[in-house]
Amino acid sequence: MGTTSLVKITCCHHLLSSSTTMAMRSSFCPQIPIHFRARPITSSHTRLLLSLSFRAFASQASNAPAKDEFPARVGFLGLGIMGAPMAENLLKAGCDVTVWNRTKSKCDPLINLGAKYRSSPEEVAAFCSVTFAMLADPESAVEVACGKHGAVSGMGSGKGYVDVSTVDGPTSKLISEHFKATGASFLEAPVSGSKKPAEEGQLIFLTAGDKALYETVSPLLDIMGKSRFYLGDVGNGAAMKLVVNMIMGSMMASFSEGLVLGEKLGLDPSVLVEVVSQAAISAPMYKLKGPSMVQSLYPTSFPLKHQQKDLRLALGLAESVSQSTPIAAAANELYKVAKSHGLSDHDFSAVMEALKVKTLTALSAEDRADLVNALKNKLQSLAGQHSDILQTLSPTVRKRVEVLREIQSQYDLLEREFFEERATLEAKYQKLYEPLYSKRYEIVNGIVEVEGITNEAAVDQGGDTYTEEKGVPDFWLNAMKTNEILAEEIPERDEGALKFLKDIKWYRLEDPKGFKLEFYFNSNPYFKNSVLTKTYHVVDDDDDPILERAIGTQIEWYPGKSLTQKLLKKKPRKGAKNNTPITKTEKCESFFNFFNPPQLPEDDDDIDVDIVEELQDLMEQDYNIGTTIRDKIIPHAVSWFTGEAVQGDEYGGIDEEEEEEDEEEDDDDDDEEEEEEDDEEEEEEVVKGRRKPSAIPKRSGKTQARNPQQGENPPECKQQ
Ligand SMILES: NC(=O)C1=CN([C@@H]2O[C@H](COP(=O)(O)OP(=O)(O)OC[C@H]3O[C@@H](n4cnc5c(N)ncnc54)[C@H](OP(=O)(O)O)[C@@H]3O)[C@@H](O)[C@H]2O)C=CC1
Ligand SMILES: O=CC(=O)O
Repeated sequence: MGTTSLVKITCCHHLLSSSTTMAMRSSFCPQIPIHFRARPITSSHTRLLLSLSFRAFASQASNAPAKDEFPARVGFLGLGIMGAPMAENLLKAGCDVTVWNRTKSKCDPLINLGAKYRSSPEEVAAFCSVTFAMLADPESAVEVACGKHGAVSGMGSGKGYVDVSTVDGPTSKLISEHFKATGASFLEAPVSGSKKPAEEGQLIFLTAGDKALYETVSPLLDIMGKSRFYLGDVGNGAAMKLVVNMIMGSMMASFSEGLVLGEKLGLDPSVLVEVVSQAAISAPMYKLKGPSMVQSLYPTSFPLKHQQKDLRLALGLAESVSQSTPIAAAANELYKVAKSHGLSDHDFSAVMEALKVKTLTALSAEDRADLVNALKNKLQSLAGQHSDILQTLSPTVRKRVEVLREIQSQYDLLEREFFEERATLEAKYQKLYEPLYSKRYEIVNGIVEVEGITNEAAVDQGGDTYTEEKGVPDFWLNAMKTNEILAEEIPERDEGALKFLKDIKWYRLEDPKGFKLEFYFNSNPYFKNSVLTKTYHVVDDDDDPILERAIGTQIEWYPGKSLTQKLLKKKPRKGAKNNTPITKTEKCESFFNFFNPPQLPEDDDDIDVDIVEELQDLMEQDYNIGTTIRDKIIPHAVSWFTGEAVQGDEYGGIDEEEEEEDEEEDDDDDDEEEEEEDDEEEEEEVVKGRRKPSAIPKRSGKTQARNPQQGENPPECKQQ
């Protein structure tokens, strides 16, 4: 891994010892240029000092104001704990900063300081030459970069995007590809250092990606940070950050364990913090966080949920190279327990609280028995309505049933543990699949060529020459069409647009629970979005999820290109004064309706019970499509593409009886529609679809009784 770094040293305080500097030099780069700076950036006065000192070391040693060295307009997306002070420092240094944040109110303090505002990442990126993003996690980083009105839509050649969020390498690479496809440059630059270093311009940037962009934004990184490392290819910065934070997460968990144990042993916790701070194991973090931890105070600098996210991503990274990291894995569990106790938004030092609560696995046999009894009592009180059944039983049979219920309670406890372990295992394997999905993506889209393909390979044995095609054309379209559930959803007229589909991914969501599908498209003549997403929120994500809500991306169709609506021209009646044809649009069948899912109205008290039932059916069917894509298409895409998956698939098909029923329904629909057309003398102008559209998306086959791969039941609807 080729690494270079620029280490900037503050000469007033936070001074690096010369031995530290030497160590950094030798481990990262033999020829490190060192930039000195007067002070951390806290005021416009000190800013002037910085500008002067920076200029003094600029290679051209020009007297031009340092501002001239900044990219013309700087965008900043994401103004949370870190983003806000980082953007503020840029502003105070005299940069022309334009901000955006999902929660708009967080932009106000910066606007008051002179920042400009744009209402979407796309607009910020279009307006600025360089755009920074500081977002919570991989999902939000992708959303803001590539989602609806994402930054990528405002990008183009000559522009740069610098993602300073902490994400994993594959996410960073994906975002990078999107930007590079527009001709823009991309740099990943996660930071080490928390809220205070962000406020004081003392962050450490771990950058990787486009070297020229790195040079361009270096003056900006120097405003926000005290040092920067250039680590080569995209992914290296993310890896460095995750390794550092994996160490930090374990250190904090271990420190917490020491404090809790010390207290149980009757040691004065403040003295313990002091001893640790003076000992060889000292780290600034212990001195900084220890005093408030002993008072059980956790003012948030680095949210616990982000630390757990970093551990999770680091464990994935370790898995991808088969490296065992048992300490980090144990620490991760502790952070998960802390999260489950509502500590997500507290500082990560609140992980100590997880050691003070009893977890299921930590329960003694006696406690476990108490818990079983408590559950049994709960079950009995809930089962009040069934007590009449018990009353009908003879005392001996009732006694046996009670024992059976007790056994059931024990089973339920174990089952809960099973769900927890399964979720962990699933996350582990998702990470292991990730590099394989990336390889698949690269081959399908012609980004890399497989070994053994030469120009000669384009000529078959009969001497026929094939036209050179990139990757595997129509891969996802054909994979989906081979699955009978999905084939029903894809009329011919959708195929043109679905040919532009280049990848499908899914993520499990934790809060709220559920999952999210992401459909990545090449730029195409149908719609503007490069990513369409579908999110399902469920109430209980174990084996019996209750679907609460489905949310889809709003598709930005180019004029006249919508596949979900048809344009109808109605001839005026004979003899009518005005003979201009009346045009109207009507909803029609399309796979893209999947992104506009059925919703149950908030207040359905006054709604006809049949309509509610129909909506529930539609929601179930919609969820069934979502889980088919998640559980079948994404993991086994090539088997669906080749058709092999069809033979082994006991769930994808519609049985004959159902098919017959459907055909009958179709016939009925056709008749009705013909009648309607005659009455209204309508002419279908645009749609040349395979099937006639209907106002409500037509259902295909019956909703699956069981979710195919994971043995998961389809969700009940909320109102059931
Ligand atoms: N805090 C720290 O000490 C450090 C944090 N980091 C990393 O930096 C990143 C940001 O951390 P921090 O500032 O603390 O986090 P915060 O939780 O304070 O801020 C997160 C930001 O992401 C935005 N966001 C979240 N979800 C979405 C979404 N779906 N769409 C659009 N915007 C979204 C939030 O917007 P909104 O305001 O609307 O919620 C907010 O601007 C994380 O990756 C973290 O791991 C790195 C070093 C230190
Ligand atoms: O990511 C957190 C930090 O302090 O660095």
